[in-house]
Amino acid sequence: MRSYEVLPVRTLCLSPPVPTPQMAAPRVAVVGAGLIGLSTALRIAEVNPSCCSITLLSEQFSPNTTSDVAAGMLIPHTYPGTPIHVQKQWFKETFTYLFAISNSDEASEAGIHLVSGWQIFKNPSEAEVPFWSDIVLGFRPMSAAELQKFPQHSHGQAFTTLKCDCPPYLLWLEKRLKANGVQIHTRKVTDLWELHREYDIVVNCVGIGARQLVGDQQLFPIRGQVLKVHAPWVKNFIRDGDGLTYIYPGIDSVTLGGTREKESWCLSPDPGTTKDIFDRCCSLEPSLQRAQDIRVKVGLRPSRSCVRLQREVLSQGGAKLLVVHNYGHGSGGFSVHRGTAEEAAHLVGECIAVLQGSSSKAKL
Ligand SMILES: Cc1cc2nc3c(=O)[nH]c(=O)nc-3n(C[C@H](O)[C@H](O)[C@H](O)COP(=O)(O)OP(=O)(O)OC[C@H]3O[C@@H](n4cnc5c(N)ncnc54)[C@H](O)[C@@H]3O)c2cc1C
Ligand SMILES: O=C([O-])CC(=O)C(=O)O
Repeated sequence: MRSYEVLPVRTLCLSPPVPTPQMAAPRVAVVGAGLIGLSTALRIAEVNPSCCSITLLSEQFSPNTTSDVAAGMLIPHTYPGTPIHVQKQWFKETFTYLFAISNSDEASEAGIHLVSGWQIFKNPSEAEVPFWSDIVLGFRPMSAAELQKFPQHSHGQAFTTLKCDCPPYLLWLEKRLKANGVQIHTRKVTDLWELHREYDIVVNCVGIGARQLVGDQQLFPIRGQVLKVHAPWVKNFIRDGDGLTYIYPGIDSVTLGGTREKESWCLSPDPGTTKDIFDRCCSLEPSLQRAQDIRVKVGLRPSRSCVRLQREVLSQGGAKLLVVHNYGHGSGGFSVHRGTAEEAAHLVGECIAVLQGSSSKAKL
């Protein structure tokens, strides 16, 4: 019989663990090659250089993940089960990291760019100043002249944020992993325990796959359908504050959204929904009537009241497997991924320290 021991999440910063001479470098498997698995594996490799070997295992890779479907905008969603100061820290770390990439010669390959625009509201009570207003650039109430563009809306917020063009960013992360010596293999994991002979630490980043892989009933899909269109004249983002309708210009295409269907597992595009999204977006930006090359994408947001960022020990017949979970980013994975990768990498550092402790005890 397997037992599970959940350890409290700690945000304590550890310096990189140094392997003792007696101990072989711990073998770390990161499962999942969406945004969260790739960014977590990269952060582990950066924080723990040469003190562990890292392998990324995944059933699917870009362009076949939920992360490929996303709009990739850095506008946080709120996780009700996580303190706001923690969410703010995750967003700040992510914004700072991507802002530096956007200012480097890697920006176009990584698909990261600044974009300015408006979040608009019909009801003034919805237009509260959000917790992330001092992290994005130049946040301010919209002027009356700007609001003339949106006759159905009475209030709005103007700001500049970052956008990831998702497939290029995922490929860029994959390239960085290979450059850092991370092994990458295609593999579906049916039970984390199956990895216990090959790996010492497993990092679970399987997104909505965690419902099946670890039986997490708190995790549920929120289906999202979006259109990717060619409309290079659209330069500003527009987001209806209700979160349903948005227009997000990227480097090669504009993402038009969207839908939020709780507990729907359907990955097929719905033609009626495509028309509805297109009409809603055209009512905010009439020039989209001339958009071309419309492609429809569907993804399942891995939703939970809070991201599961936690250590766990699996044990069976005296053998143990250390696990770090990092999944459940819902609608906001792009906005917080670097911050949660940072925290997961610290948890992996703690696991390495535990292994070193038990290895030196075994010597005594
Ligand atoms: C329409 C839409 C728009 C979005 N827009 C934004 C946005 O603008 N901004 C934002 O911040 N967020 C946005 N999101 C949310 C964001 O996409 C998610 O939070 C994020 O992509 C989750 O990443 P993930 O790596 O956890 O999951 P995924 O991308 O689903 O990756 C999971 C990985 O795990 C692998 N896997 C699963 N099960 C197993 C298994 N048993 N064994 C091996 N491998 C397995 C999969 O093959 C995959 O590689 C949007 C989402 C959708 C659907
Ligand atoms: O809400 C947005 O602006 C985009 C997004 O994150 C999603 O559709 O999940």
